[in-house]
Amino acid sequence: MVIINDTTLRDGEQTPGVAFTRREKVVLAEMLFQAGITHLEVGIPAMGDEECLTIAAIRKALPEATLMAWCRANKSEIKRTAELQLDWVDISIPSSKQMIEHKLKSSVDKLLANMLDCIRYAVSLGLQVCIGCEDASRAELDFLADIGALGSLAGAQRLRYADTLGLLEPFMVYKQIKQLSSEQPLPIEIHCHDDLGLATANTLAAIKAGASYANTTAIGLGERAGNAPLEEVAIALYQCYQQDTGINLTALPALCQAVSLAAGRPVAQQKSLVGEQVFTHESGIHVDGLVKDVRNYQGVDPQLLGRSHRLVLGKHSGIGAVQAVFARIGISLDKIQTDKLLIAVQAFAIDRKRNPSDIELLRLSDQVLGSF
Ligand SMILES: CC(=O)SCCNC(=O)CCNC(=O)[C@H](O)C(C)(C)COP(=O)(O)OP(=O)(O)OC[C@H]1O[C@@H](n2cnc3c(N)ncnc32)[C@H](O)[C@@H]1OP(=O)(O)O
Ligand SMILES: O=C(O)CCC(=O)C(=O)O
Repeated sequence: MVIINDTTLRDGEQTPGVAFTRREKVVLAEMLFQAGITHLEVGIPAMGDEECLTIAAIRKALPEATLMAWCRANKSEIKRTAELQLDWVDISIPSSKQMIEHKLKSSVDKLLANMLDCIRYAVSLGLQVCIGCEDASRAELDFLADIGALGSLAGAQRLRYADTLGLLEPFMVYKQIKQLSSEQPLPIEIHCHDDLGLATANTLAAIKAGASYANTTAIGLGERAGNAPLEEVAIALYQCYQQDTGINLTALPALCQAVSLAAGRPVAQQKSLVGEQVFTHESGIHVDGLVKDVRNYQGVDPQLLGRSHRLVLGKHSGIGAVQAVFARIGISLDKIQTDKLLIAVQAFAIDRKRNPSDIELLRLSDQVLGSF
């Protein structure tokens, strides 16, 4: 079973302009945990005292959760993580030539020596270690395998493969993760960014290839285009691969709403699974099909998320939709009445560029058919 290690509270908060308060982070951590997401990356001790107090508050609120902090390959940051009584530290090391030479301005030998030193130190403090291979998608695979093999000997227990810049597509991810799984001993955690809109697909491909942990963020918050959205990965794993992640899927809409509010990032109406409109149907042929048998036009069952289908009337409505929607608000229509109201609701939608509400439908029926 794949374990979701959600990073809404770390990479999610790296969304430009997003700054959760301590209280928001604790409440969101509690909501994530209650939804069954028990592995959480909660912050970056290097950010300072306020971040550490927040991490400590999360630890106190969730003694049962498996909590991770993100650290550079830096002993004082690792020490702080241990003092905060977290379970895991992600020791991040740039793994591409580009970043080793032009960001860290280090040599491979120095990088590896420091990494091993930091891993041993973290283990000596009682931490479990995930090696965060930043920019893994631009690294040599042999080098990543060396990192995994050496890191494992030093006591690391997981290797994070980060597509830091969101460069990959699913077939390449599958190939890379399959090969990396066979060439080094550590379980792999996949961390995908959505720059090409492929983060969920890439996460699934990695899991298919053998990754046993996946990073997500609610509503896909995170650097630039964000990370793989928690709700998409959880539902896709359930629906496409029949994998139970232990997540209570019906808790996801409220969780996403809470994250959206705290982040100040509204969820787009058409955001898959949790957008307000994604189970709303206007087109005549779809509504007719749904009314006859919901399976005609249902890909994802909205009940999975505790949601339901909604039928509305507009420019694209047909006779069946008009009859079904008016029946729902207690008005049964004959053929002539239906034809008249169809013209009226189409004109309303074109004029106002929206669907009429139930009250407006009642008014329209009064205007077109006269009061009952
Ligand atoms: C891909 C990712 O998402 S990685 C996570 C990124 N997240 C963040 O940056 C958010 C939090 N960051 C911060 O609060 C700050 O950047 C801090 C506290 C971590 C560091 O702040 P500062 O000390 O002011 O350093 P600054 O941010 O300017 O530069 C980063 C330094 O870390 C170094 N660094 C970067 N990655 C690593 C690493 N994995 N291991 C060790 N050092 C690293 C850089 O080379 C640079 O060092 P230099 O100044 O000697 O060249
Ligand atoms: O270093 C890591 O653990 C991965 C960091 C990250 O968020 C990324 O590379 O996108």
